[in-house]
Amino acid sequence: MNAWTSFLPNNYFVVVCVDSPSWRSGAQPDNIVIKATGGGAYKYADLFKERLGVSLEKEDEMDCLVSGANFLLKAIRHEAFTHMDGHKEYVQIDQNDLFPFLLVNVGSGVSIIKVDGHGKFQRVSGTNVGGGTYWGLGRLMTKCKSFDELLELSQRGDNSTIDMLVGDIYGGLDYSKIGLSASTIASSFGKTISENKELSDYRPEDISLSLLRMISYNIGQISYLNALRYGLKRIFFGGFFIRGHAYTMDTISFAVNFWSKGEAQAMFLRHEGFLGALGAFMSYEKHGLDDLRVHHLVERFPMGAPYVGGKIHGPPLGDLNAKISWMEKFVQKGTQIIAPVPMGVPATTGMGGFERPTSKGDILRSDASAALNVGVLHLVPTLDVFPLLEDPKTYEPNTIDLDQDEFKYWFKVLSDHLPDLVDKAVASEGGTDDAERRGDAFVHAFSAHLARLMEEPAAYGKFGLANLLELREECLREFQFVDAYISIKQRENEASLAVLPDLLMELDTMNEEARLLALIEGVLAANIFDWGSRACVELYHKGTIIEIYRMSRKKMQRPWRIDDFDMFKKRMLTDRKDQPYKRALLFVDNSGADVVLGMLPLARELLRHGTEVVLVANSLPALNDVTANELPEIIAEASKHCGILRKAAEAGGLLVDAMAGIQDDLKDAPESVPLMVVENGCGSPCIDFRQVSSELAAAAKDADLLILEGMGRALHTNLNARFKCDALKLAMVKNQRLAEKLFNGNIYDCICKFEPIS
Ligand SMILES: Nc1ncnc2c1ncn2[C@@H]1O[C@H](COP(=O)(O)OP(=O)(O)O)[C@@H](O)[C@H]1O
Ligand SMILES: CC(C)(COP(=O)(O)O)[C@@H](O)C(=O)NCCC(=O)O
Repeated sequence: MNAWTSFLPNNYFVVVCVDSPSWRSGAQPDNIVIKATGGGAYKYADLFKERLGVSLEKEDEMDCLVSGANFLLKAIRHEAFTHMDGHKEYVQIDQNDLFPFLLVNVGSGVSIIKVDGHGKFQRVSGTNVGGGTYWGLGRLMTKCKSFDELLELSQRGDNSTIDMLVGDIYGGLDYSKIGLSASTIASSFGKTISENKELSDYRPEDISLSLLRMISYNIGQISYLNALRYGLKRIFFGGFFIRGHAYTMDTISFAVNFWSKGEAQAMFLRHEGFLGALGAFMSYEKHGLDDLRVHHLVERFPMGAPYVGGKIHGPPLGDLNAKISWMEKFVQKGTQIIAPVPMGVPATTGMGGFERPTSKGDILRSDASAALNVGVLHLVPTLDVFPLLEDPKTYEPNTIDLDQDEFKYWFKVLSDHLPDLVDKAVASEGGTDDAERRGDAFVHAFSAHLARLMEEPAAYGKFGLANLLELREECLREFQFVDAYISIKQRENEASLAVLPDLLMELDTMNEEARLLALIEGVLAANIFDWGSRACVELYHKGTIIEIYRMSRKKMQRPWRIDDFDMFKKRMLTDRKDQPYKRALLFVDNSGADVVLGMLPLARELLRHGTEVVLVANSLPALNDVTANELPEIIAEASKHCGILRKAAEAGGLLVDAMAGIQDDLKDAPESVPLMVVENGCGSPCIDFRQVSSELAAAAKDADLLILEGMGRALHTNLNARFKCDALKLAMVKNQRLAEKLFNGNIYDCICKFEPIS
């Protein structure tokens, strides 16, 4: 079933549509079912019927809120976060330890719901002092025309001009006997009673801040008291009042922390405004989403959402042309979208000695910027958790944390790479006007994402470098660039295949030990062919592929920056020589020399030892990475010059009939262990082992050796990952900063990290 949620981030009226063919074809819709919840489901029912001929099917609001929250907490890895002193931290929720919790939905009013399970909940309390109170009183007192304006005012406010503080009562002193500091708010708006002033004598900024603190503290306090009443430690806050506003979240967190003396924790939801909409969506039967697992869902951030009047209307656009025009319009509105809201000046008062929530975010997420972080969840039932992960619960793919500083650096690296990348992408599509236009749209889309993340690095959940690199590939795909590096990949494959026979001959003259070393050196040296690395791309102007490969090999000097080669050699050639690995999974990286002169000869050596080899490659193109689709042809070419590869490829079902009989001399050779290819389920230079293809998961069952190759798969991700079988991580570090940060080393250092399980 095709369905989309109308992302009106407002529970007042939330709609979920089910896409019917007649709707899409533009014909008069008949019998369209729209699930709706909230007051608007009643208010606008007649209008929908009259104007669109659509009937609204009303769903209970509480049911929807709870099932929306449960869905988010179950399906989205980085949904819940804490927010204290301006610091946002995503919380890993253990599915088996989610219930019970308190759900506080702060809309116009506030509902406090104790959730015990799926469909099991009770509205235990609430308060009529909520978002509507803030907005209503604020509008009357400040004449603000919009909620956003009122909230923005608060960022420049000082509530000590309005609120009566403990210090105002006790001559500037703390009331320490009962633990109240001088800056605690004793009475919200209390100062105004003793001053002979009119409303117009107070700054609207101060009024807005006083109101915001009064209402947020009150909500925090009532929520905590209810948590206490039911012995709950976790409180999730949702509802459109929150609006991702740092100060609001800090204030609520402070109140919960203050009253619970640190025992209870306030958590917020990334999609806080969509609980009801999602719940209504979940109420459709036949979704088949009951067995939904987090690894089946991939969150993407497409750009082409129809954007009108500051709001997103409808699903992401499927039509490419409409999407590009949208992007062009988006660019015109770009400054409005990406301009950060000015920083607020610090206020002076607080509660319990708390000066003010020191929220550094200072960002009111505008409706416009929300357009950039409304993710679309794709259900991919063929994804699985990689079964050889030692502990999937604690596994974190990204090696480095993208804090603000780190993000700034990668922002620059990726922005600098954009002109070259878009040139290649446009050329790969024939350099037509259409390709140029799509190229522009791609650059704008990716730049807008980068700008949004620069403004708020946690906007899309916990985002690491792997996610950034993947987002770039996703943006290319969104504007239908199928394979930007296709011609480079083909050229490099041809050049490398031409020298492969000589390399194999040379390897065959060596003894086993020397050969194993030469093979590992070969993999590391050939990893230099990486079109994602700026330093490497500059090198390519200085020589032919083969010259660069030779130069890179010549420079190989041991010990490498991490050098476990001797340990690996011992395992292969001494300790358990009579017990070769049964099955090795080789995660290949780049096309050309990297796979042809590096990984294939290593695979051949393992086959020679009697180890089954599975080459694991990307499902979709990413930079110059080789894909699983491309590998059989490369192997077929290589097999023309190598009996071992040919026999193994035949055994693995990789060679088509045309190849049979090329080397008749091998006909009577003994049966070979198979060489196979599987796709990894990814289209990125990195790999997240929480979501791989089920084909790879199946192939991993009997594997006792993993070889991860390249910076993306072995350094940016998985450097610290532990597996249930032996793992060899091989990469050349092609970025100076990363080399320094991870290994105190230098660009072009090599890593050979062997991690046996015993
Ligand atoms: N752009 C906005 N316009 C109006 N209210 C907003 C806006 N952004 C956030 N709010 C807050 O959201 C509240 C409504 O939240 P919502 O979740 O839609 O609740 P309800 O369904 O109870 O009305 C408003 O009272 C206001 O405090
Ligand atoms: C995109 C990459 C991870 C690919 O590396 P590979 O996995 O091919 O070794 C790498 O090229 C990279 O991190 N590039 C950005 C850094 C730079 O240009 O210096």
